[in-house]
Amino acid sequence: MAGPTDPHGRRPVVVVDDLHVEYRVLTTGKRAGARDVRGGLLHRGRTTRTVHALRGISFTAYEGDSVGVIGANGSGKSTLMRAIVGLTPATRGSVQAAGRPSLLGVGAALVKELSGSRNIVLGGLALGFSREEIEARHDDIVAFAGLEEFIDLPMRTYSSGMTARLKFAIATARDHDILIVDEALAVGDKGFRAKSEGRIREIRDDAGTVFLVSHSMKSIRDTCSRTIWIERGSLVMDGPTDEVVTAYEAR
Ligand SMILES: Nc1ncnc2c1ncn2[C@@H]1O[C@H](COP(=O)(O)OP(=O)(O)OP(=O)(O)O)[C@@H](O)[C@H]1O
Repeated sequence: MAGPTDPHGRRPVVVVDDLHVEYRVLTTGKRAGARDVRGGLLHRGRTTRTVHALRGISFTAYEGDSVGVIGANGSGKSTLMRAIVGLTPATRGSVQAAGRPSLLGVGAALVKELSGSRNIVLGGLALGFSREEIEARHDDIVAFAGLEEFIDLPMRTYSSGMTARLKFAIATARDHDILIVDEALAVGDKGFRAKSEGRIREIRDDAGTVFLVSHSMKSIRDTCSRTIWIERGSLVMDGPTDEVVTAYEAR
């Protein structure tokens, strides 16, 4: 990680330097088959292709930053977030983070057949809480999710918005140094969206650093002080949210 602070006294928490990510994908189908035959490969109908998802991204995020991440479908936003968390390896370049970035989500730990309450315990354990810590936070999580009447029902009876609210409430019950929220706000209704944006601001004000990936320019404007715009794996713009979103909307 770079020195303790930059010349303005801000502490860098995520440094992304010339980051490249390539995926190797197995393609199938007629066209792939034809290429294979010409190429003389044994696996007829299958060939590999390389998708260059990130092409040399560089930026530094500081303590207390809330960074919006915008760009068209497939531009590389989720890949960048997964690389920051360490789930996707860099093909070239590097990502350094002070602290452990968390990708918002406890989805994998939850079980649909169990009640909301039981899932709070499972999600809490997955986040590293002890049973006592979960017990102490249980009622706040239920209240934040607005699921008081439904918390003893199996999660499979919840609407997608109710499930998303519960996941968000569980995941943000823990303090995060670096929190990455990838489109989680898109599923909730208007009231919940405002509430969750408020919680993101609280985390940021607590000197945490938040990345918010969203196609909602309203969420980005309401939540983020700074925004980076990615297109086809390259950084188009990085600056104050208002400037970047205005340019993005005029593209
Ligand atoms: N696991 C994967 N294997 C192969 N290719 C992938 C994989 N994940 C993403 N890609 C490709 O990498 C590129 C960037 O995808 P990514 O999901 O990062 O975009 P995104 O900006 O998050 O898109 P969206 O706004 O639609 O969520 C796309 O071309 C996509 O097809």
